[in-house]
Amino acid sequence: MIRRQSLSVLTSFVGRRKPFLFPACYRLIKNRLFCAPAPKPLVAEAIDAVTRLELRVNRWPHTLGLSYIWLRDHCKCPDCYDNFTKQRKLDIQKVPLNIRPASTKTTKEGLEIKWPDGHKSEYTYKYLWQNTYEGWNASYKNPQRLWKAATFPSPQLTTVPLSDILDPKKDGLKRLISSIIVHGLGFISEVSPDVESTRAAVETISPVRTTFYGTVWSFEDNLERADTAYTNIYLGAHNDTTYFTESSRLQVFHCLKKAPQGGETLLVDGFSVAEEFSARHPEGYAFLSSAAIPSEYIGDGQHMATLDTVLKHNPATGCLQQIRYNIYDRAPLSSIPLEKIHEFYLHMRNIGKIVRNPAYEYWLQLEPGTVLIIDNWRLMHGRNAYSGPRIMGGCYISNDDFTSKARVLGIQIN
Ligand SMILES: C[N+](C)(C)CCCC[C@H](N)C(=O)O
Ligand SMILES: O=C(O)CCC(=O)C(=O)O
Ligand SMILES: [Fe+2]
Repeated sequence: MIRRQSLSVLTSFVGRRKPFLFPACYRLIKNRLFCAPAPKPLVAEAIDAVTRLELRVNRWPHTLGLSYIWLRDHCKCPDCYDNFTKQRKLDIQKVPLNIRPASTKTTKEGLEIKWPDGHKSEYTYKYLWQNTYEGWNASYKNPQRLWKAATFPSPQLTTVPLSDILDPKKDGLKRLISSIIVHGLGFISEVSPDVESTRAAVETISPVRTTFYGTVWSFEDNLERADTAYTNIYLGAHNDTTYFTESSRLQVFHCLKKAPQGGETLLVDGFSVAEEFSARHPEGYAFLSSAAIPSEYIGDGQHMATLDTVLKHNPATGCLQQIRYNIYDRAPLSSIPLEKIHEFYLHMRNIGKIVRNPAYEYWLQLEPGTVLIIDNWRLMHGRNAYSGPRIMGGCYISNDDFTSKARVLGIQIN
């Protein structure tokens, strides 16, 4: 009873968010072409609007409303913030909820506030714009370019030679990470086809994620693990490690030995699939965004299991953040009540039809020497059946390690 209630509450919550923010994100991508602001002399004005401060800066597209308690909380003086550890020191219990400034001033550098107890705070305009909900959302540009088979990005956009990553004068790593963010994948060329060279190339991004598969793994048709990856059969497009509470963010493949026949790699842009699914089956999109389904891995002394939705969204922006589509690793369906079972199968079949539509399937043969890195939260992968010996190497990287590296390099990531 409780379960059923919570499911319907979630479904209606998602239903209210229609059209699932895809259209909004697209407008933002397009807007990028039109909003290169010409630098003007800075003019700023702050108006005390009783419940908040209205800050107008002529370079901004609109006035920014600032809450007084937010401003007090974000004071960056050494008493309130440790600039070395980048951690907060101010105890918000000591700030009255209805605090208001004694005086405010706009200068060339930024906003200055004097509080009733004599405390002074200063903020740059850029900081205020970038760190408030209204400012951040107004300037957020979704960097992703979704693709289908016909628009798969060219190797010039996605391939970076290892020598460009290792040479500090070239911005190889930045290009590689940008490609993974924009297209969902990137290639590193000039890597020797062995496990240790693969590790060294990938570790230019971050340490690899250790799982029960090991750190850097290689697999072939020998059932060394209880998983069909370790056979030579066809594997349809899927996301990996849906049975982990946090699926691995990046998945690396390096073909160490090519099969004499077959074994081609399949890639599908899961966000393109989700876009079409949302347009054709909005109720299915809402269902798979709210109904959690269980996944598992049993074998090799493990019983990994977790429960989560197929489509996951950024909790603040509502934009699609992750697709978890793996029909092989679904556990017994104990999380869906009887009256929703039919709907579940209907929606899974409908999204599955788009996943299998050849218009979305890009097939390629991986070659020894070129490492493929995919964003496993966005792209699905699969492989063709093969015969003869074949060895595939690779590893996983966690979301935190990948996104941290992107931020350190100054690359915008959600
Ligand atoms: C990549 N490696 C061969 C180590 C493991 C493959 C795991 C495949 C599993 N069914 C999943 O989707 O997670
Ligand atoms: O054999 C392949 O190319 C990929 C198999 C697979 O899906 C995996 O290892 O995750
Ligand atoms: Fe896989």
